[in-house]
Amino acid sequence: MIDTIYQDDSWALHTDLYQINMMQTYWELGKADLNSVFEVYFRKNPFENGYAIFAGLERIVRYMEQLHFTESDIAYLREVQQYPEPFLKYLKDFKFTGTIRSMKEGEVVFNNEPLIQVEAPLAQAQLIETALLNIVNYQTLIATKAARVKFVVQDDPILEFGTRRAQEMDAAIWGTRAAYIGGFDATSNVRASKKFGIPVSGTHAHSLVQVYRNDYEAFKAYAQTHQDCVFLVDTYDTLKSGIPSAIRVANEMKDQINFLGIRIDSGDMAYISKRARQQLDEAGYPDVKIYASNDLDEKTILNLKMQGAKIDVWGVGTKLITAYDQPALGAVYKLVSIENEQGEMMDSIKLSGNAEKVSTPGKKQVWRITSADDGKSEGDYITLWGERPDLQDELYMFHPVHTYINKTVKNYLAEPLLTTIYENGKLVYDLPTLKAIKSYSGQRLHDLWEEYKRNLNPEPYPVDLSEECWKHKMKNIEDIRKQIK
Ligand SMILES: Nc1ncnc2c1ncn2[C@@H]1O[C@H](COP(=O)(O)OP(=O)(O)OP(=O)(O)O)[C@@H](O)[C@H]1O
Ligand SMILES: O=P(O)(O)OC[C@H]1O[C@H](OP(=O)(O)OP(=O)(O)O)[C@H](O)[C@@H]1O
Ligand SMILES: O=C(O)c1cccnc1
Repeated sequence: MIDTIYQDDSWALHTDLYQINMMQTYWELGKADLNSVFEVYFRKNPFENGYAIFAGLERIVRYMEQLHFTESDIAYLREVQQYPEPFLKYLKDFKFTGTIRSMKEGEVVFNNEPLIQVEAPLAQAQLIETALLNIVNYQTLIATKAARVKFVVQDDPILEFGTRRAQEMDAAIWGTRAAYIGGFDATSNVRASKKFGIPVSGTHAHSLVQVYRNDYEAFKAYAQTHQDCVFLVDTYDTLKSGIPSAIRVANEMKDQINFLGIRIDSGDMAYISKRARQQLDEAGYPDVKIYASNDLDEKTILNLKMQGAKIDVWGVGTKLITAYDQPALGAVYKLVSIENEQGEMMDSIKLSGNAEKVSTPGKKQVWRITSADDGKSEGDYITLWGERPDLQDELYMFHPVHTYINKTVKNYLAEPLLTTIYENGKLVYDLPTLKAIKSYSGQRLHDLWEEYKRNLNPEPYPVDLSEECWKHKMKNIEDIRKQIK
């Protein structure tokens, strides 16, 4: 980590104060080591989309791998927060010994299903909540937004241009990685390329043209110093000066450069791109690509395509990297089971007046049910841990709230989605390469019916509870009601 104040700065304090306060309570009253199970899920798919793309696992592993309190962390907690010395000693020796199961990065996921499950001594599970949510909430949001853009551009290249507008430096770096998982082809961020091996790509800014005060001079200068050229043509007048200057420089430089494209960054991009295409074609440059940028998102891109815009490459910044139209995913981390004093696991529920918001108690697994004939998705099926829908001949699937919506599925495959990442504190999962994650995500989206994938008003994908899981939930609700009476 780049920090100039503390040489030993760590992520252990990247948590909310209340987590450490609760840890102290648990530790002082002998509950710190009770086994607990927490699950991460979100309640509503972002952007009114039909699904989300899960991202953030690699960063969670990096966080977990270095999770310990350093000298300066402990000194801070002693001096500023004045925690008692024996508790500080416990923190100093802190080591994560739990089990973490997670969706694979790039997985297509849905609302109300566990994405991550932490089974760990209570105080440990509590400490990591904030960082896990921080990571998953942002990265999943950006990967999903990227998938929405990918849906409308189809096979056109899309470039991530958002660093300058991102919510600070970390968001730019991990956001562009998430965008790559979700379908972007390259980033303008050089460090992200170095760190993750994402292809890097770029044109030039208006400042270059302003420096030379003239399109032709600026493009000529760039062409004399670069082989691959994409000229930004809209600084003064796109059609009268920008494109003619780009063509003039290309004619003069001939084979000395690869005249790859022009970029338009303002104006009516449907009209201008059509006129630009015409000018380039007439000048003998039918293969030169037209790049467009300027506050683009999936809605504007779809609209531009509908208008017949002649745009080949899309640069997307602000609206992707800031998740402009929905800046928070709202994933939560809820306790689903906790050991009692007798050493038995007691499942736990959170009630709400809104049926959709009542949590589902117990440690669970998520199964993706697909047709054995064509591999297409039937729905996700949440079971209590230990149930084996993969060994059954048929599956009764029903909506967990509107139970009259139901179906019986035969000849299916049931694939468990929560994979073990940490087992008793030890990393047991081989992190895939970023390329593999991206291609996995594409494959998983391919397996989803088109009706769930459209950007506007998608069909709700079934996320069902097994009968056992559903009955268990109802019993928990009843028990709590009796207790309250
Ligand atoms: N034909 C079009 N149909 C729909 N939206 C378009 C079309 N052409 C451009 N846009 C979008 O309209 C918005 C125009 O924004 P804005 O008014 O800031 O741009 P501008 O005035 O052309 O350029 P500048 O960035 O120099 O202010 C941008 O989001 C752009 O992507
Ligand atoms: O519009 P976005 O989707 O956020 O894409 C990134 C924007 O960043 C640049 O503009 P900026 O005005 O910052 O710099 P410039 O002088 O190079 O145009 C670029 O020209 C894009 O318009
Ligand atoms: O390379 C580009 O064209 C670029 C990079 C960052 C932001 N806007 C454009």
